[in-house]
Amino acid sequence: MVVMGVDGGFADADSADPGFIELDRVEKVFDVRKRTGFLKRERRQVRAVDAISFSVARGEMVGYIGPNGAGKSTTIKMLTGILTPSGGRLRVAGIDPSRERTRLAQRIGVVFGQRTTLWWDLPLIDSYRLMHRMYRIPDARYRENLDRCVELLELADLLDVPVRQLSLGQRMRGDIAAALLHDPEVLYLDEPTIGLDVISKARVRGFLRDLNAERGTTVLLTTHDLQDIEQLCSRVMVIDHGRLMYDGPLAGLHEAGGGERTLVVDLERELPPIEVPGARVVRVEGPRQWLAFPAAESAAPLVARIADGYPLVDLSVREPDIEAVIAKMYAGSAAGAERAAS
Ligand SMILES: Nc1ncnc2c1ncn2[C@@H]1O[C@H](COP(=O)(O)OP(=O)(O)OP(=O)(O)O)[C@@H](O)[C@H]1O
Repeated sequence: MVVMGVDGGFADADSADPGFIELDRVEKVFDVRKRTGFLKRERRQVRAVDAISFSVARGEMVGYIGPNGAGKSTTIKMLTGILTPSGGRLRVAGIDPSRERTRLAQRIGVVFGQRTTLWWDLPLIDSYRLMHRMYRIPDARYRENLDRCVELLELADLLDVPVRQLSLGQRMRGDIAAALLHDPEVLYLDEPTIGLDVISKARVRGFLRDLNAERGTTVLLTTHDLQDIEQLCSRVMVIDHGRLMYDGPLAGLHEAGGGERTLVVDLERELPPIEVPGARVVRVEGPRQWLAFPAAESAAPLVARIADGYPLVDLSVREPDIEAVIAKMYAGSAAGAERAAS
């Protein structure tokens, strides 16, 4: 398995509860039948999740990212017990999700950004009342959680509005509250900010950050919006073609993706491109020059060399654009998969 991981794919070894979510070589293979002609069907297997192992400690907030069709939703569905793995071992809070789905449901919350768990034609508060009964939430706990969510997610004016009349951002806040009424220890979020405007995104992110900090809720976040990850998660896992490509801090992605950083140098005057070992000039504009150097290397020796030989006025270091790094990583893995297939 290609894991460009930083810490071997396992979370915080010092934590008291390192394996709150634990996957050991988990696989999911789908049998797909495709019509290939009149009365002719071809059977094919899709390996949506391919021997994935990782461990999430209680209270961690982890991003789970990858391109379309990478296997993210399939993983989440196995973690909730909706799908049964084809192989490997999976536990959430010590529970095998597909065997004890109902027991696990009491301990997890799920938000799918593209679908709602709320009753479309009913006022928002009625969905919550139904969940109160369905999850058999003790009255005092329900009231406390509802009050807290209504306050922090600013739902007070929306409780009597039918769900179908809510805007996307309002509905998303309503869905997040619904997932939290029974006090879950784990929250799976699948695209929680999709389609939201900047203000709604900030509100949802702020709420999730506080929830994690104050209640210690473990959060697994799937998103295509890298700002969600940058603002919320100290750890990120990248999946592609069902395989775990990276597991570690967000900052480490730069190195794993083979990225480069940029040194922006202001000289006293316009000069020919700087010649210095370990970096190359990629752009020149008047007295300003941009030099690319490997992301994994320190900028200090490079700066010293430039300061030695050139009339330096100012400089700054720019991190690689995380989206570009990830795009490069996906492209690399797609090329690898094509080579393996040929
Ligand atoms: N029920 C199913 N039957 C057959 N194939 C499936 C099924 N569910 C998913 N797949 C296939 O498994 C692979 C992984 O899909 P999955 O939905 O997990 O990806 P994803 O990373 O969540 O993608 P997206 O970002 O587009 O939601 C895809 O090739 C998909 O077509």
